[in-house]
Amino acid sequence: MGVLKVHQDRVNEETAEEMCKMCPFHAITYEGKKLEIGAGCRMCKACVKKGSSGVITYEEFQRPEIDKDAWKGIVVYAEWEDDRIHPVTFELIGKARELAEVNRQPVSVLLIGDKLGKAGEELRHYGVDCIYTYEDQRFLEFKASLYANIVENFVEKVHPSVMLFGATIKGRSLAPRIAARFRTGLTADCTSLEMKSNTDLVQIRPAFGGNIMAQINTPNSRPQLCTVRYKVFTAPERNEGADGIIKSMDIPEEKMKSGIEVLHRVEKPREVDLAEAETIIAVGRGIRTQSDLLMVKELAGLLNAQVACTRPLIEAGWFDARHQIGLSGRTVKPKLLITLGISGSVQFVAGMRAAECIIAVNTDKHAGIFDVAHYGFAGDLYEVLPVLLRQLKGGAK
Ligand SMILES: Cc1cc2nc3c(=O)[nH]c(=O)nc-3n(C[C@H](O)[C@H](O)[C@H](O)COP(=O)(O)OP(=O)(O)OC[C@H]3O[C@@H](n4cnc5c(N)ncnc54)[C@H](O)[C@@H]3O)c2cc1C
Repeated sequence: MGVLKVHQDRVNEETAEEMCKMCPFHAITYEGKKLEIGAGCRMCKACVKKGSSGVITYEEFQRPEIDKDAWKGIVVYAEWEDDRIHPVTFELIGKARELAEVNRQPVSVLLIGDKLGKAGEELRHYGVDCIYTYEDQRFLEFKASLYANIVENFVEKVHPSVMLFGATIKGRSLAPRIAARFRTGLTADCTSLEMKSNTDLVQIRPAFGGNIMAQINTPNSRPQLCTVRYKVFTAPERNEGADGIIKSMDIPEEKMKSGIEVLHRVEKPREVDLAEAETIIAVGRGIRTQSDLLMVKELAGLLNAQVACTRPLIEAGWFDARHQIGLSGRTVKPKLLITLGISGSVQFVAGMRAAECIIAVNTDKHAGIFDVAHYGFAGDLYEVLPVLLRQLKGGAK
């Protein structure tokens, strides 16, 4: 990586005009006797290669070689709130253990909060080597800047090679702050992770609307950071034995500064998270009118299911965004998922393919959804649904 540098002392009317004309993206402008490169620049370097010599040069960033041996272990950031460890924490521990085997690295957990005794004890049952705790009454409320100070302190002391965060509201708020403080990379919303023998983490996530799986590396900086969606990895079984060591960390007072003060807290009614639902009925554009959703909701009531949808139904204003499954929505892993009138686009399937049992209803027998479904009805949902409702209600067939 590098930067384009404009040498203004070599710019005159003639070279400026030449440079402006040459840029295929029209990113170079000349105003007030100053040649500038704007946001449209795509770093094609045509100006360096073909322009007047020495007016614009490309300079590589000089990064000192990182000593990878000085950064060890995989650390999972554990979310702890309202007496509950967020379940994504366990999924990340499971994956971290698998990754750690490649280079025999230790797996640890970082826990920040107030009254951590119960959480620390519980985490000892999941095969981690160490649980680092930062415990203080002032951590009761999540304040991003304060928590970032503490994670920063942890990284300075422990030098982890990898840190995994859940792609939750808190994880998404914390991880970029840490990346910025250590000038290291962060890959958001990973769906897969692999470990190389040189401790480089391969961070894999869909890109370009799900059409490719990007493999992202952070070879020149540490720690390597990523966020991972809930329900992507499998949580390990809880061990009977508890072997992780709990290590209470000193909290430097200068790290306790925060520009955020919580004045009061208003509880939001807790909604059932789609990611945690055991049964989901997902609807797509095969549903003709919004009022037809009543039928779907009735079915959901009978099956004790949550109703979800594809993106076009969010765009139509029929649901709020929390109901969307897919690449730009939620990832779900229910025991049963019934899809009604959904074609099975790559973006939708990316969020649901791990469901244990998928039943699809679609009039088009060639629809892509049948490639991932375990059971399929090539038929009209308006014929299938009434029959299903009657049967579930114990009525005539
Ligand atoms: C960057 C990007 C991100 C995206 N993210 C997401 C995402 O997270 N989630 C998402 O869902 N989409 C996402 N999309 C949109 C995605 O590409 C598809 O457009 C969308 O998933 C299609 O939704 P659908 O299956 O409801 O509609 P369609 O593709 O129009 O399919 C409707 C299906 O209903 C069937 N049908 C019609 N009538 C009946 C009937 N009476 N009975 C039974 N079947 C019937 C049809 O045969 C058809 O297969 C994204 C797109 C982009 C570009």
